[in-house]
Order: sequence, then structure tokens, then C-alpha cells
Amino acid sequence: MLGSSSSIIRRQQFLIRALGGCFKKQTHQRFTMQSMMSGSALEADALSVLRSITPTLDPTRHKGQAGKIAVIGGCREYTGAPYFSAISALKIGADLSHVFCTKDAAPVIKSYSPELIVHPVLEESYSVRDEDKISISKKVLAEVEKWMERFDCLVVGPGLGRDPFLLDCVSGIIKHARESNVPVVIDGDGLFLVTNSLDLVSGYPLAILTPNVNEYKRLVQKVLNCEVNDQDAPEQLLLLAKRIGGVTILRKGISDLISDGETVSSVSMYGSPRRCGGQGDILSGRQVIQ
Ligand SMILES: NC(=O)C1=CN([C@@H]2O[C@H](COP(=O)(O)OP(=O)(O)OC[C@H]3O[C@@H](n4cnc5c(N)ncnc54)[C@H](O)[C@@H]3O)[C@@H](O)[C@H]2O)[C@@H](O)CC1
Ligand SMILES: Nc1ncnc2c1ncn2[C@@H]1O[C@H](COP(=O)(O)OP(=O)(O)OP(=O)(O)O)[C@@H](O)[C@H]1O
Repeated sequence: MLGSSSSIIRRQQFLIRALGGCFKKQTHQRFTMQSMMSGSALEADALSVLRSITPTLDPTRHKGQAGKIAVIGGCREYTGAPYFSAISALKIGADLSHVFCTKDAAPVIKSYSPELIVHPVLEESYSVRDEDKISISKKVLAEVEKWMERFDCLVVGPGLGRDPFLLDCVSGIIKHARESNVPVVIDGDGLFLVTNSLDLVSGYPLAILTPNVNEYKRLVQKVLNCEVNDQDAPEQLLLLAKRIGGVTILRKGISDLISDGETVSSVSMYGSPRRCGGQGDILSGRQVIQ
């Protein structure tokens, strides 16, 4: 199935629908989505976007057809972020949600929810001897790769941390996802990784980057070699997405801006005024829903 044209089309449709999921706030409120292309604006109805991304309940469907996703994230410090991401995909209707995290994080994440499938496969430098790094890295990749074909989408980064050995293994996972045409949402520390290794996503149209204010700043500095310009925010975002070879970027903020390098959309529905940790993680999980 993997790599067949129907699989690729399914993943493209999946991604298109995922982009509809970029609205982030309470669904009972009305919101507007403005698509700006060459100065013109389009408005879309929130309810139709919601309907289009919510898997239908159909008695003829079997387990998995409403989406199988995996989150790559979770380390000693951060166990909440991958949980939020993985559980939000399930809550909006996906059938199966996996988490690939470090050995320390796994029992904690498992204890949050029996619905998640948790793989304690990632390793941080402190637990690996230098002479074992190559073989352990191969083992980690093999563990994830054997599952890869089952996934409709990966989320890479929530609560991943920044351990160099761990990030090196995750680079291998992104490369494999890309070779397998699996869409990848990059968030949190995954953005730290790809900002420093742009080749991982550059030119991959099935990549969605979801930077917050700091992550966006780092991307702009690295790719455009300048500072964030809020006066011309849509134009700058469009240029950034284009320079990274047509990836989709969702810039989070008071209004979310989304661009694939050809058009820019904004989602300006206002939701909760709370700005607590975890809201972006929930958003990253919602984006993968079929
Ligand atoms: N419960 C958990 O496990 C959580 C884990 N998280 C993980 O923590 C790691 C680091 O993410 P962070 O988001 O903390 O790192 P960032 O580097 O994005 O943010 C760090 C700092 O930026 C500041 N900041 C945030 N918004 C700002 C704004 N609009 N203007 C100016 N400063 C602003 C914050 O106060 C914070 O001090 C990631 O792996 C992430 O996934 C977070 O998602 C939060 C929840
Ligand atoms: N100033 C703001 N006003 C209103 N909404 C905002 C504001 N900043 C961010 N948001 C919204 O909050 C959600 C989370 O964005 P945020 O910038 O907190 O992400 P994050 O830092 O990656 O989150 P996390 O704590 O999960 O890592 C997004 O849906 C975004 O649209």
C-alpha cells in the first residue's frame, strides 16, 4: 500500500484536510478564515471546516480508517506535551495514536491514558556510552521504521527535548518518513532540530511546521537572515514557506497565519484568553486528523 498512488493521494487529501484543522479555538464560536492571494481575501465557514476534518462515523469502516498517527516526543522533562498531542488526535476522531518517547517518559505517558500506544524507544546521551551510539541509533530507527508504514501522519517534536543524540536519531526518523511519503507535523523541539537542519524538510510538501513566537523568530533569522516583520507578516511568511521549498507553515499567535509558499490564510477566531503551556501541543495533534 505504501508508496502506491492511492496511498499518496490519501495522504495528500489527509494533509489538505489537516490544514483545515488549523483553527484552534472553541468550536461553538464563529470564526473567519481569510485566504489572501495577491491581495484578495476569501472567507470560509468554521462549521464546514470542522465537518470536513471530523472523521465520519460509518459502520462499514474498520479500526484505523479514521486515522493512525504517531507522535515522536517525550523525554525526562516533558511528558505532558506528547500526551496532549497524541490524545487530541484521538479525541477529534482518529482511531489509533502512538507515542515514541524515551524509556523514562514511557511509563509516565502510559499512566495518563490507556488509549495511547506508547513505545519506549528513544535514548538520551546520558544513558548511552559513546561506543554504543551507532548501534543504538540503528536500533532506534529500526524500531520506528517497522511501524512507519502503518501511520497516516507523524507529529515530531512535542516534549522531545534537545539532547543531541536523541535529535540525531529523530533526524533519521524524519528522513525515513519523507522517503515513505508520510506527512509530518513539526512542532516544539522538532522545530529546533529542523531550523538547524533545514534539509530535513526543505522541498517536502507533506511537511507542516507549527512555530510559536520564538520558534518562528529562529526560523526567520536562519532562513531569511532578518528579523520578524509584523507589518508585512503574510508576505514574510509566504517568502519563508517558499524558501523552505513549499512546506506549509502555521505561525501561531493572536491570529494564526498559514502559508504553503503560494497562498496565505489567517485564522482569527478568538478563543480562550489563557496562554498556558500545552495549547500548541493540542493543536499539533489536531492537525493530523483525517
Ligand atoms: N507539559 C509539557 O510537557 C509541556 C512541554 N512543552 C515542551 O517544552 C519544550 C519547550 O517549549 P517552549 O514552548 O517552552 O519553548 P520556547 O523556546 O518556545 O519558549 C520559551 C519562552 O518563550 C516565552 N514566550 C512564549 N510566548 C511568548 C511571546 N508571545 N512573547 C515573548 N515570549 C514568549 C515563554 O515565556 C518561555 O519563557 C517543547 O518540547 C515543548 O513541546 C510545552 O509544550 C509546554 C507543555
Ligand atoms: N497572543 C495570543 N492570543 C490568542 N491566541 C494565541 C496567542 N498566542 C498564541 N495563541 C494561540 O494559542 C495556541 C498555542 O500557541 P502557543 O504560541 O502557545 O504555542 P506553543 O508555545 O507551541 O504551545 P505549547 O505550550 O503547547 O508548546 C495556538 O492555537 C495559537 O493560535
